Amino acid sequence: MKSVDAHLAEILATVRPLAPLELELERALGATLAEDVIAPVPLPPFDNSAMDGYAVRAADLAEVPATLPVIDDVAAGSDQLRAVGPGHAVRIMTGAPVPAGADTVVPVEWTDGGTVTVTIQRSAPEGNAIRRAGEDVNAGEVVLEQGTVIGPAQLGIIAGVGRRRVLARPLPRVVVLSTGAELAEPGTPLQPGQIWDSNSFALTAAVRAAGGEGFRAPTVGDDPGAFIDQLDAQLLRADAVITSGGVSMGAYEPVKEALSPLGTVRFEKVAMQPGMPQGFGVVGEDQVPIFALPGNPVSSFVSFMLFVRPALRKMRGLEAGPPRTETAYVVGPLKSPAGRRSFLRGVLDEDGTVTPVRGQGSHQLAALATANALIVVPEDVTEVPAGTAVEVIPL
Ligand SMILES: Nc1nc2c(c(=O)[nH]1)N[C@H]1C(S)=C(S)[C@@H](COP(=O)(O)OP(=O)(O)OC[C@H]3O[C@@H](n4cnc5c(N)ncnc54)[C@H](O)[C@@H]3O)O[C@H]1N2
Ligand code: MOO
Repeated sequence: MKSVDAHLAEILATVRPLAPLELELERALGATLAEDVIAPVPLPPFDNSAMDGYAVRAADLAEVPATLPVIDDVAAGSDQLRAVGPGHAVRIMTGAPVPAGADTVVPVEWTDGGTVTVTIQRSAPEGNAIRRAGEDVNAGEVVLEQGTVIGPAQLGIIAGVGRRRVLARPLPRVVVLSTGAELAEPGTPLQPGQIWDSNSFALTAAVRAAGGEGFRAPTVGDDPGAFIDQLDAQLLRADAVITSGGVSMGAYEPVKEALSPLGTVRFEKVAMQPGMPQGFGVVGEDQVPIFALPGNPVSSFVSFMLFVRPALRKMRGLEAGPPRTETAYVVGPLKSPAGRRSFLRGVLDEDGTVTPVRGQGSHQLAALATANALIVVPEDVTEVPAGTAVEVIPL
């Protein structure tokens, strides 16, 4: 059987980072910067007031209370500014440019709020409540380096330096396609022999959680022709495809039957539990990577975490490798099949212990939904006594 590590290595050697595009800001959340973003001007661009109040000369407040004539009113956005001469005050709002001559701002709370004259009760040191040009960023400074994932704050500063578009690797578009004649759409009644399709929802959500754009394609039955037709239709919008089901040894395995003859997708047994039957390769003119995951719900989910998530990181232009693990002490003994790496579902606690959930079958989705970690048991270990230190993958 192929090892987990060899399978991941093959996948990572096949998938490529997506080409960078000029993305509109509205489409850039979650994308990976492919350029350094530079501030063309200082930020703030000009000295401005940090408070609503009065711009004055500090020297005029040597003795307080002081009453000064208010010679102008400056709102944020004002551009016609009168200079503040000795003994003068200008009413000023937060964000408005500080007029020439003024060297301090007195908050309105320290005054009588007058508009013709103002009486100021407290003196203010030079520079009070003034935000200097360039205090955040200097002109020419790099505000974000390439390789940064664009989150809300990063998007904010890209807009804040005046950019409308940015060169970035987009979110991989991943189509998720469930197969199985037994699948019913959630929200519709179950007929005899049917189950509700859960994998396509879980996997589409997993794509989104991993920084991709997930699209759930209409489910197909057990007919390889119908599967290929649906796949062809979906390839137009896919940087990668995930299928679930139809890859093992049965009589009706549409994914395997349809893709094997292409010669570009390999179906193998990987030495793991769950998730042993795996298909991976490329399809279509554009050689779109396809992950043919096993249908059991826990198996497809675990396969996603081990193989698809790292592949999506690589497509996003990020460092990619096996899932990060941490050490925990297992509560209760574990069993694992010889020669296969087990990924048991567990609850990782803050006290550094991990408790296996009840229900370790690869169909036991409800049990998976209570877990927050996968407990890794190496291939050569079949029994783990309670209290042993184990590696876990936080979910
Ligand atoms: N003779 C053998 N039988 C099986 C083997 C084997 O080696 N020899 N491997 C077993 C293992 S391990 C797995 S995992 C499964 C993988 O089977 P398939 O990928 O072909 O998946 P299906 O047969 O279509 O479905 C398996 C199971 O999962 C349920 N399922 C499928 N799709 C969904 C979905 N979208 N939502 C919810 N549940 C789904 C399906 O009803 C089946 O119960 O094969 C074993 N058999
Ligand atoms: O390997 Mo299968 O994934 O046990 O259920």
